[in-house]
Amino acid sequence: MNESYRDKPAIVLEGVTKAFRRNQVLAGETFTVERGKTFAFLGRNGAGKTTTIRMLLGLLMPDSGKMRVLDCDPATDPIEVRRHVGYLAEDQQMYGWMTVDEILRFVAPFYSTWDHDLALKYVREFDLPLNQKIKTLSKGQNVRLGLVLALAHRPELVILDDPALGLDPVMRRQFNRDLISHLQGEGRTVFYSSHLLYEVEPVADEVAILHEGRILRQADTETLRRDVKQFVLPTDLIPRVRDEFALLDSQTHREETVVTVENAAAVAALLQREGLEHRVVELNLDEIFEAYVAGDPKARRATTTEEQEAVES
Ligand SMILES: Nc1ncnc2c1ncn2[C@@H]1O[C@H](COP(=O)(O)OP(=O)(O)OP(=O)(O)O)[C@@H](O)[C@H]1O
Repeated sequence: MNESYRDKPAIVLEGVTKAFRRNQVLAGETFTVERGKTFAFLGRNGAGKTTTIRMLLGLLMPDSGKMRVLDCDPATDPIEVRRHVGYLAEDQQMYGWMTVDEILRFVAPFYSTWDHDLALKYVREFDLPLNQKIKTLSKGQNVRLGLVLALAHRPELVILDDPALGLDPVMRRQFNRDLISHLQGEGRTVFYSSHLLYEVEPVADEVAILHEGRILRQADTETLRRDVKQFVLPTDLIPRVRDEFALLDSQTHREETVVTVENAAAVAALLQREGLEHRVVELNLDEIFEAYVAGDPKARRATTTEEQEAVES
């Protein structure tokens, strides 16, 4: 791997498509992960997160589009990519009959950069019993062991595929704390896939939302909070201002309509300028995620038409 990759983003995807028979899973997926950032990759179940990760690791070929991982093409250079990437799969299966110590020694020779002292340090910090068989570990211990295996070769990039799936809320928070203390500040890039925004929020520098094969939005969490808000307006005002909304959702409840927009500052300025009656509702990150992925755009358009008809009649 050429050293020049250090000046480049850790991951670049441009217009990636992938279909399984007639199921078009990715339809022009485009995003960039800058080096040293923790990037939350969000999507509902079945959105195509694991499919994307398998392509990043060179385990699956895209139908079209461009991919660079640490400035390598994973489709043509998968071994080089995997050498520099730590990967924790969702529901990782490991050899249950091995002890923790045995699996560390088994995995070590695959990586020239394996740091056994670092592995043992993580084992101590994560409270893992070295001489216990993997099949007797709890789910939480299993995930933490997976993290040790993903980190002990000091990878440039760590890819986590829904790692906290199946853990209880306390264990999930513990896992995130472990992640923060061991990865952030070391300048590593973390690609953290999840379907729970609140779970990744404390660790994420940036969030990307995958829906219907495309990235709907990539932004830092502060920007998302600032841009995406709800406004409650008298329904009969909607036709006057509708064209100014970057609309994510709209719900009419008789005289009142609740709109969720992604240009909150502009909408607030407009409503104030025109002196129009309204209320602003701040959204938490889960509500913001839901606004992007829960509503069907066609349904949203239909709702708007219904509003129009209601207003015009
Ligand atoms: N090898 C495959 N053959 C056929 N279809 C597949 C294959 N792999 C994935 N799919 C389909 O692609 C879609 C996306 O699956 P994927 O596992 O990437 O989603 P995901 O976002 O990771 O979901 P989850 O959060 O549930 O893990 C699903 O409809 C799935 O059935």
